Amino acid sequence: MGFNEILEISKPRIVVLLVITAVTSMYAASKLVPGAPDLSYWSYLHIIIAGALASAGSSALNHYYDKDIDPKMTRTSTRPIPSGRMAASSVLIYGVVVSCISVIYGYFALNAVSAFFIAVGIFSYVIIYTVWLKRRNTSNIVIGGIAGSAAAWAGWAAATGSMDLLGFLVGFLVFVWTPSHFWCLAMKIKDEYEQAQVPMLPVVIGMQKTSKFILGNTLILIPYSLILSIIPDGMGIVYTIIAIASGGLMLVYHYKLTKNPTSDFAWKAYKVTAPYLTIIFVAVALDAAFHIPLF
Ligand code: HEM
Ligand SMILES: CC(C)=CCC/C(C)=C/CC/C(C)=C/COP(=O)(O)OP(=O)(O)O
Repeated sequence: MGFNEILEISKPRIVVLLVITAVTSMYAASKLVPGAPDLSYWSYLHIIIAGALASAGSSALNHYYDKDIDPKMTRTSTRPIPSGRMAASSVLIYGVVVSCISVIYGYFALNAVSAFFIAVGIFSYVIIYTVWLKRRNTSNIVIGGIAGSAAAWAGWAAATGSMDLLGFLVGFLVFVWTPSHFWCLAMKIKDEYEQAQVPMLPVVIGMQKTSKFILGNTLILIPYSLILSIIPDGMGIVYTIIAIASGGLMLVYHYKLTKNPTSDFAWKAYKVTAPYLTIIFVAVALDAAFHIPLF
């Protein structure tokens, strides 16, 4: 067991994007919410530490719980537990300790509301998604997607000590984005989920219908992202232009996927989803910095 294994069970690429959603939400809240205090660099360091630990800890617990099905899928069979590079008990202890530290750290370094959303993220990813829904229900990633919103909500609350409509809607972007993100990947590795008997959407309804669900979800995501522009005291021109442009690009890929519902094209449709979410949350922060009201 070395640093590489610890990094691997922490799912670093997911940590990075989750922390981006938390930091950009925190910054936006500090600029857009009346009365929100100006934040020190320490505040941003605290949300980065708390968010990274929470994401890493919950991802490790996901590795631990999935130690029986990961060996059955090519993509996950070389992971630290299936490959014998880490003992399952070590991963469990790391996951529990780091997850607990993240919530305690968030409580004392940030505030109780932010720590609450960090705990919501861990609970919804580990218990609601990984333990309860993933192997049982095709809506697993839809309901489990709430985990992803928790990081942005934790960031918003870290700046304001509370939650408001705009903050909730910003974080909810991740929930609405998740099906478009994951169902593309699930199309790419459908056979592996079938082999592991995990009822992901394409295993249950096939590739063509799943591609239509992805397009449908993205057609919900784009108008939803623009709700943030039309609510009172919402996002301004900078965010709106970026949201339309980035949403339009992702829509092209997801429309093309319905015409070519193959594993190969599904990979391309999947690879645009993380950049989209990155761009949309950077747009939230840019809009807060250079706010030009839409109305
Ligand atoms: C229930 C919700 C989600 C599911 C089921 C899911 C599933 C996955 C899976 C299976 C992968 C491939 C990982 C690998 O093979 O290494 C992946 C990649 C990724 N996920 Fe998600 N994900 C979810 C939510 C999120 C959230 C909330 C974020 C961040 C806000 C996120 C960010 C990423 C990133 C950055 C990658 C790597 C993308 C790339 O390589 O281009 N995911 N996701
Ligand atoms: C605030 C906070 C801690 C939020 C946590 C949010 C979080 C870590 C979401 C990640 C969701 C995700 C990548 C699920 C994939 O699990 P999987 O089991 O489907 O993926 P796998 O098959 O690659 O293991």
